[in-house]
Amino acid sequence: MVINKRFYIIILSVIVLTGFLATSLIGYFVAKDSLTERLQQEMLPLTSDNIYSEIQRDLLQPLLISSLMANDVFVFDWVNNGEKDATKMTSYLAQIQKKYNTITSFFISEKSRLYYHPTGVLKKVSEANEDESWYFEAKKSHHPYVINIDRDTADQRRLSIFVNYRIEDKSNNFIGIIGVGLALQSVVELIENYQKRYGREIYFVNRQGEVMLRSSQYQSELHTKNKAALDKAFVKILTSPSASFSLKTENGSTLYLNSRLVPEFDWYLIVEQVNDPSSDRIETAFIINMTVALVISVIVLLLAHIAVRGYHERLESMATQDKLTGATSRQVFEFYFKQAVSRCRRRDESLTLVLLDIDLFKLINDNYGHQAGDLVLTRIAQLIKSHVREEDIVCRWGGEEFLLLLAGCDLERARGITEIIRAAVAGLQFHFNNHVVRVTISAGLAEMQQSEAFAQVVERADHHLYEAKHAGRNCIKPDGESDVASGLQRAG
Ligand SMILES: Nc1nc2c(ncn2[C@@H]2O[C@H](COP(=O)(O)OP(=O)(O)OP(=O)(O)O)[C@@H](O)[C@H]2O)c(=O)[nH]1
Repeated sequence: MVINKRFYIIILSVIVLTGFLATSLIGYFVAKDSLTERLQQEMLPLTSDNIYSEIQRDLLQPLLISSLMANDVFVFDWVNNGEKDATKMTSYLAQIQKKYNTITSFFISEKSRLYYHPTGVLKKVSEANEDESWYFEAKKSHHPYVINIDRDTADQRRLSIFVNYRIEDKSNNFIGIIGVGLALQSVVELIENYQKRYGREIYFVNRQGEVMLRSSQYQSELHTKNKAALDKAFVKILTSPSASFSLKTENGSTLYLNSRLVPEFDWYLIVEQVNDPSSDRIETAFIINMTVALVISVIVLLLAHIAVRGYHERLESMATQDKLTGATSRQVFEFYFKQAVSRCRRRDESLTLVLLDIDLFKLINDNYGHQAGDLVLTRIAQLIKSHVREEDIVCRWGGEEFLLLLAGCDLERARGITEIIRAAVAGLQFHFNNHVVRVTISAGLAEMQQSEAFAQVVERADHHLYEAKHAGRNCIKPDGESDVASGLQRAG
C-alpha cells in the first residue's frame, strides 16, 4: 500500500511537471519562432524601408533643383555665348546655393571642361584624372542624372552627395553636368537616429563590401570577431538586391541581418540586430512560467499527498476497526497477537486472552430492536476499553463477542480486570421503550502457554466462555477452574 502511494505520487509529479514543462517549452519556442520571423520578415525590412524612403525624400529637393538648373535658359545661353563671363555662371551658382541652402553647386562645361563653383572656376576636368571619373560616367549615363558620393572638390575633408544632372540641348547634344551637393551628414544623422531609437546597427556597404557609412556607435569589434560568418553573409548580400537572414556569432548570440540595395548610392543599406530584446522578455516569461508551474505542481502534489494519505488512513482504519463499536477488527487481531507474543517472550511476560460474550443478547434485539442491540454493543465496547490499558487490544470477535488481548498480564491479573468489567457491565442501565434494561456478560480466560499457537489459546478461552454460560452466565471462567464436565461442547 505504501509503495502504491509513493508510486502514485511519483507518477502524478511526473505527469504534472511534464505537462507544465511541455506547455511552457512549446509556448516559449512558438513565441521565439514567431518573433524571429517577425524580426526578419517585418521589423528589420521596415527599418530599412523607412531609412530608404527618408533618403529618397532628402534627395527629392536637390534632384528637383538640379533638374531646374539643367533646363535653365540662362545656362544654355551662357554656354552658347562661349562661356564669356565666368562670374555670371559663378554668381548664378552662388545664388542657387544660397537660395536652396545646399553645401555646393557646380557646373562643368563639356566644351571647356571647366569646373564652375560659387567661389570661381576651380579646375579643368580631365579623363586622365581618376578622381574626376564621375564626370565621364555621368556623361556616358543613359539616365538624366547620376548620384555620386565623393569628397568635395572645394573641401576635401567633407564627404558629400552630388547630384550630377546631364544637360542636353534640343538636338540631344551633351552640354555638360550641372547640379548641387548635399552634406552626407544628414544621412549619418538619420542612421544615428534609427540606431538610437531601435538599438539596431545601421550602415552602408559598397559593392565591394567595404563599409562606406556608419553611425558613431558602429560595433567594429563585433564585426571583426565574426568576420568569417559575416564574409559568408556578404556574399549573399552583394548578390541580391535585398536579403534577410540570421547567423550565430562566436559568443552564441544570434545576429539578424537585412540588406537592401540603395540604387541612388549604389550602396547596400544593412540593418542588423543582435538578439532581439523581446527575446529576453520571452526568456523571462519562460522562467516565470516555469517557477509558477513548479509552485503549482508542489501545491497540487502536496494536496494530492494529503488526500491520498487521508484516503489511505481511512482505508486502513476501515480494514482494522469495527465500524459500529470502534473496536479492533477480527482480521487484524492475529497480527497484533503475534506482535504481543514476541514482545512478551522477549520480556518474559505472560499474555492472557479474554473472550467476552453478552448474555442473551438476542433478546435485546428481539424485544427492543436492532438499534437497541447496537447501542448495547457500543456502550459495552466503550466500557471495556475504559477498563484496560491503551496498549491492550479490544477486538470485536463476533456478533456480541469481544476478545481482549492483555499483554504482560497473567491469569490472575486478567481475572481481576475481567471481574471489574463484568461488574461494571452488570451495573449499566439501558432505557428502551420505558423499560430499564440490564445486561450481563460471561467470559472465558486463557493464559498463553509456551509454544502454544494462537488458535489453541482462543479455543481454550472459548471453551471457558462456554463453561461460564453453562454455569448460569454473568460469570467468568479462567484456565484451571473447570467445574463443568469435561465433555461440554460449545453450542455456537
Ligand atoms: N444489534 C445487533 N445484533 C447483532 C449484531 N451482531 C450479531 N447480533 C445478534 O446477536 C445475537 C446473538 O445471539 P446468540 O448467538 O443466540 O447469543 P445470545 O442471545 O447472546 O445468547 P448467549 O450467548 O447464549 O447468552 C444474534 O441474534 C445476532 O443477530 C450487531 O452488530 N448488532
